[in-house]
Amino acid sequence: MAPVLEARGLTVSWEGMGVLDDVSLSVGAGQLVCLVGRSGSGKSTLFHALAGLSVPDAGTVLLEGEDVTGHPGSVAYMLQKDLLLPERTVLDNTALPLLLKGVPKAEARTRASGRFARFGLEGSQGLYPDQLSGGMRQRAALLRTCLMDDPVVLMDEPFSALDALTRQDMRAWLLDLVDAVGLTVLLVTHDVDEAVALADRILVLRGDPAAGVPSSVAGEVDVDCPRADRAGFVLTEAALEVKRAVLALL
Ligand SMILES: Nc1ncnc2c1ncn2[C@@H]1O[C@H](COP(=O)(O)OP(=O)(O)OP(=O)(O)O)[C@@H](O)[C@H]1O
Repeated sequence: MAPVLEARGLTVSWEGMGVLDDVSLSVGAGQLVCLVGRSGSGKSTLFHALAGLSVPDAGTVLLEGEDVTGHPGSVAYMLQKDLLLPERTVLDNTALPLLLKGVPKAEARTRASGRFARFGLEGSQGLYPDQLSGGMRQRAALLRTCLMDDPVVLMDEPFSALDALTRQDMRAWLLDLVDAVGLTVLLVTHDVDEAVALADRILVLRGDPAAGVPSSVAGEVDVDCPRADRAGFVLTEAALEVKRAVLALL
């Protein structure tokens, strides 16, 4: 089966500094792939290129086989910060992408509201973002992203601002959602434990652009554990082996 998202030979530089060199990757339908790399290795730069927000020096981005290199708008992109608009209700924040697509307001609200329960947001429609917990804000931001109905969602460190317990809950919730909705996700984290807990496959980006070494994919590690068994998986010997393999590539 053709991958949903594919990058071939992406090379990106900022103001003459090589950040990515010949990066290729693919994400299959319904997969949750984690990208790990040290701080400054170019993870966000790669996401920008995948989302079409920058034009690479070389290489192509394919979405369901179609060349979308440098074309924003076809890949859903959820940033570290939730970017909810403080003066709008949670319902209107989540309905925003539908409004931007030209869906009438009442219909956009109904469609967004219909997904509130699935995203653990039931009852919060009329609240404002600053009345929500950190986890709820991230779920609202993800609901807004998912309402775009794009074939793949890029998530850049989505849980990094949350406390440890909320982060754990959010991971379990995300795994449920990916299973239930058949979401295809590429998620950046610099937390190897998070990648082991979430991913079907882990890609390791390695390099030090600031020191003159552009990053490339050092390797990938398959995580062979059904999502339903993930809660206990992180404590097993198999999970430790995955973690060791990833750390060896970093
Ligand atoms: N818009 C930009 N203009 C110039 N340089 C940039 C720009 N964005 C990123 N860089 C540089 O590119 C390199 C990679 O940065 P990037 O943010 O992609 O790394 P990262 O792996 O996402 O880091 P972190 O984990 O700390 O968020 C860094 O040296 C950074 O300073």
